[in-house]
Amino acid sequence: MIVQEQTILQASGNRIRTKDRDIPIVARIGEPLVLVLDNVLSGGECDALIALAQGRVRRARIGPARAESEIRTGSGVFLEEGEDDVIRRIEERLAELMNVPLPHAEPLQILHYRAGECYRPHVDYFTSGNAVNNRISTLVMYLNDAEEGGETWFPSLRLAVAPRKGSAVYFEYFYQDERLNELTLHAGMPVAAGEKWVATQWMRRQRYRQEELAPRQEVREPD
Ligand SMILES: O=C(O)CCC(=O)C(=O)O
Ligand SMILES: [Fe+2]
Repeated sequence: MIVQEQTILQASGNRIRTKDRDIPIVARIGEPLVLVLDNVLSGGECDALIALAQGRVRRARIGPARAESEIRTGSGVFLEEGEDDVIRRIEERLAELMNVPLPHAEPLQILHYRAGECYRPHVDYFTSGNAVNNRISTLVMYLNDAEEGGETWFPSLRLAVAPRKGSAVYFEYFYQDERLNELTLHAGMPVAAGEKWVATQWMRRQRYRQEELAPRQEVREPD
């Protein structure tokens, strides 16, 4: 008998209802669980996130040396946790949607890709042996309609998700079977025309946010 592994997000119907939003499931892969979701953010929320990040995004730097990397050629910024009312409301919705307590959430990351920029194939979890409190799930939200290109591409699953404002792709990699986790390999394809903005929410296995505001370690890029 083939037994499916437990998933973090239990989505049985065609939509997920959070306290403040009705989120249709547009497409699904069962194992590893991958969901394409509509209507995760309103148009106004997408615009607000871009406005918050604009002027703060920095060229991607990856790894301990913080070298400019060819792995990701776009720019990014981590927003402050609960930075304003819009962020706080979005963060609460995402924790409910992803079925993980809010204190396990990393700060929201905003990425900006210009034409020609991309994010090469990678997994979002840390693969170094001593990865404590690793990442367990990801939600990539599209903040604008990229004119051409810029799909999120899962080569092992042969799945491409086109960026559409307000929609998102969810995936998780908390499986016993390491091969299932590895299948979540993904890339941001080069933007062919126009630009692309995304917000990424990563969840951790355990609490990540401090209870009170204390200096925190810088968030690391995946290995
Ligand atoms: O830009 C994309 O489509 C993917 C982004 C991504 O992989 C990430 O933020 O980890
Ligand atoms: Fe990623």
